[in-house]
Amino acid sequence: MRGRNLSFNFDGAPVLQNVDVDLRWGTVTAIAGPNGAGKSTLIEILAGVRRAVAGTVVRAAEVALVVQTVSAPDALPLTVQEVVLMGTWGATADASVKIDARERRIRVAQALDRVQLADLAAAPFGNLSGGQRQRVLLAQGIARRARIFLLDEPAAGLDAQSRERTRAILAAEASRGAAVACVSHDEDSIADATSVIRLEGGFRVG
Ligand SMILES: Nc1ncnc2c1ncn2[C@@H]1O[C@H](COP(=O)(O)OP(=O)(O)OP(=O)(O)O)[C@@H](O)[C@H]1O
Repeated sequence: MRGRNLSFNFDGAPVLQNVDVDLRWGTVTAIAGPNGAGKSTLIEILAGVRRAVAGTVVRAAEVALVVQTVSAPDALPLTVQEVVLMGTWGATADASVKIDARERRIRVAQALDRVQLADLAAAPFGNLSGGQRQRVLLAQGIARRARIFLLDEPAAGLDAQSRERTRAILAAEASRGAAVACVSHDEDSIADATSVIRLEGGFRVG
């Protein structure tokens, strides 16, 4: 996918300025930079949940956005597999492809396998750790056959093992041909990525 000349303001203050982005199939791109550099804003614009004040975004495939914090409303108890199943609602980008209940079940099981959560399929989503919730959202995208994965990795809160697991899953999706971009705060993830987008003060500096 591609973004050109992306700019964004909060309350008139520039947050992104003329940022160009290319996410290639089969690669993982780390989005790096100090706090407040505009990383989350860029991910949200690429995902389409925010609209840039200037510039263009071209998405050639279904996008999965994996956000930082996932709240689990107590009043709506859902199991892990139900949350992943939600990923198949409204699928796919190609309306001519009809997905029946059996196909949905297959996709959910396959997605849970790919994120290593098959053993927690029947567990309440609200009982999961932050890292496990992040993987459930990834599984939603996998079940929907998303080809673009955009992650806003939390700066704090996930332990090294959890980050490593997510990194391995993202690398596997990229090796299947997906385009992956991940806001990364730790040097290991950045070093591991195929390419790096560096932001500072809303400008792309690398
Ligand atoms: N809802 C908002 N209203 C006003 N300003 C905002 C809002 N959200 C973010 N900002 C500002 O926009 C700038 C970029 O924020 P953004 O969250 O994109 O940065 P970031 O690089 O992801 O930071 P972090 O590493 O701390 O998550 C910051 O200066 C931030 O204060």
